[in-house]
Amino acid sequence: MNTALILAGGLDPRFHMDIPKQFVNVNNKPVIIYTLEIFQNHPDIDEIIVTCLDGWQEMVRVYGKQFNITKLKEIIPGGKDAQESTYHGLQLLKDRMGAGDIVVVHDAIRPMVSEELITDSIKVCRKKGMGVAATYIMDTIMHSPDGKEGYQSINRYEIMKVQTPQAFDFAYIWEKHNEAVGKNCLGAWDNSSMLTNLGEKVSFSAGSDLNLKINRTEDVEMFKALYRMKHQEENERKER
Ligand SMILES: C[C@](O)(CO)[C@H](O)COP(=O)(O)O
Repeated sequence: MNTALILAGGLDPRFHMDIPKQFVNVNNKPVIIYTLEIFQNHPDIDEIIVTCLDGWQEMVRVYGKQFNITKLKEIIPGGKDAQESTYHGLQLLKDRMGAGDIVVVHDAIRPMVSEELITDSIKVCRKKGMGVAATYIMDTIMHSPDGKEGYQSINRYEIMKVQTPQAFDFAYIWEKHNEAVGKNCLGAWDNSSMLTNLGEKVSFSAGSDLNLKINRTEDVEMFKALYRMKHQEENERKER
């Protein structure tokens, strides 16, 4: 069984619109639905669980129905951060999933994720127990605690940009979440960070710069442009 766990529990202070970023409408469809459609259409995904911001569950349910997200099985409350939201999802799944089952964690605000990235994270997970999407960095990276002055350039050839999807063997990630709770190692902003906080190594799968994360208001415009480009290419391919 492969379950997609979509994290939609966050309220981001960097996003200056009156609607949380995961629920913003683009062409009469909320961002989260674009993301859910990709998992709905993926042949290796059996079901979808959403961890959701308080007060928005009904909206996800209604739009899920309208856009025929038939794999959407549960909408549950999110937590304070990605670690806690994931834990809520794993608690729901613990009685029916175990070793060999895969949970694919993904941010609701990454609506440009491709079928290929999901496939690769599952493939690497089957081999190594986890497949965490990551990609290389092309820019210069500097250490700067205040964002005003930089004082150390970091070797970008030793750094990876981590994204979602992040696929994990269920038994492994359930054990690690419980270990983190036992050690009071809480508050990680994603599962890969929780694992490295516990001293674990993270296995990477394919990532992409097109796998946009909507954080700032201008990222919505970027999403519109990328989405238009993707569909234009698909239509051109169909016409050939
Ligand atoms: C999980 C993640 O997408 C990896 O890059 C990222 O940490 C999510 O960050 P956000 O600030 O919760 O959007």
